[in-house]
Amino acid sequence: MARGRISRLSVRDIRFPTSLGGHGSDAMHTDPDYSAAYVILETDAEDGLKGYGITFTLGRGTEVVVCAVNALAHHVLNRDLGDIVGDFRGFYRQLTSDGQLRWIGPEKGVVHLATAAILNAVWDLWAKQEGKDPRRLLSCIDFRYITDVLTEEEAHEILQRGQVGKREREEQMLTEGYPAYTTSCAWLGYPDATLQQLCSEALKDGWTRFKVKVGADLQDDIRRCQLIRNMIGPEKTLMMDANQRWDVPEAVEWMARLAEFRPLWIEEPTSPDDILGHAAISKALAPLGIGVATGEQCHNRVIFKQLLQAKALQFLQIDSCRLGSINENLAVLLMAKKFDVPVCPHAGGVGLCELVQHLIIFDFISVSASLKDRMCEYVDHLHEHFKYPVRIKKASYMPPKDAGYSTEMKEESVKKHQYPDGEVWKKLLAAPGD
Ligand SMILES: C[C@H](O)[C@@H](O)CC(=O)C(=O)O
Ligand SMILES: [Mg+2]
Repeated sequence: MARGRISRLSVRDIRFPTSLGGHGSDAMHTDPDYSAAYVILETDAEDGLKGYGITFTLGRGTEVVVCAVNALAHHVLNRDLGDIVGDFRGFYRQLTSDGQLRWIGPEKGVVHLATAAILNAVWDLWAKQEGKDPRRLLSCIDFRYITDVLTEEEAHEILQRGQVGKREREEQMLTEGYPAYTTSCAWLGYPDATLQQLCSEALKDGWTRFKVKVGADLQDDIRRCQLIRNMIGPEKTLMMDANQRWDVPEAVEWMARLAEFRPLWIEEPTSPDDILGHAAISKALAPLGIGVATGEQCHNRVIFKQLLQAKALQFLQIDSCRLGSINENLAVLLMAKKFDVPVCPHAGGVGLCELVQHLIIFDFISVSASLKDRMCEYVDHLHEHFKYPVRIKKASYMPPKDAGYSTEMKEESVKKHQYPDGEVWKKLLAAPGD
């Protein structure tokens, strides 16, 4: 039974200066400072539990998301947690359909990121109080705009079928974990020597799947892909990520040149809004054995629906902070199952690995029941700032055992990285040249 009235919502602007080391860089985001709008919910319940939620940003603009969270706060404050989760679908719709705020969305952009941060905090709080209960999950999904491909009844049938063999899959996760791939060796801003060093360390640590950033300069890409393929050998899996850099014909031509390095997928080859463009690229690259992956900048379940309908992607990348939290991600997992498209979540950012591990392990246990062509992204940055960091063993995510959504940061880290008056930023902003 969920307890307490939401008595306080606070939101902080937390930034980590990752751009100083080129961490997280790609062909479009050359200097990201991994950041988050960090929401904390408190209740008047005696248990003293708090809910922590984040949404991921790249530095500048986090203050805009913080504003949007504050603009949504009146929907949450003074609400009873029991009432919220008792009609979670209604609450989701209340947030996403605010009669004034939806004009600056709807269900996309800053206002949707803010929704994700708030709802992630609600899920964290609820899970800490009650543990996870898949039976109630369907009632959290807003099926509006997707019933033409997935009705509530069909979703129910999928979850029912997911009950078969569930215990064995739980056991499998507890012993083996969920397979992961690493992006941390080959950010675009890393010099070749760094790429080589990180790649050889990753190989020693047992990684078998690697992603490399591409898209800014073809000759550069050929050199870096050659380098990484030579290091990992012919058998290991390589993925490429262009972060929306190309036009459609350019994507096809560029990938034809990189095909010799046998990438499993090209990720975000073009604008994330270009559904038919993704379909055209998928069709053109299929004979080369290259799939298209996308999702980290997909606004909402409607875009995912159309990508699936148009056969525009072969690997679907959910994101724990861009969609409207677990509520909307559940809808997407269920649609992916219906279309038989493997889900390989996006996790390149601060805290994304912590959150998305819950979703993908749930997907395996209760929805997809398969590991075929599936893996979850891992980046080796900033986990030390979280109270319940991910655990990776033999290149796999080991299931989190603490209650909640693993969203809570260490208070010390929050204080130091709060923008602009945390210790780290005070020093950086005072440095000459700033
Ligand atoms: C700016 C981010 O680091 C982005 O490059 C992450 C990404 O595309 C991924 O992890 O995939
Ligand atoms: Mg990506």
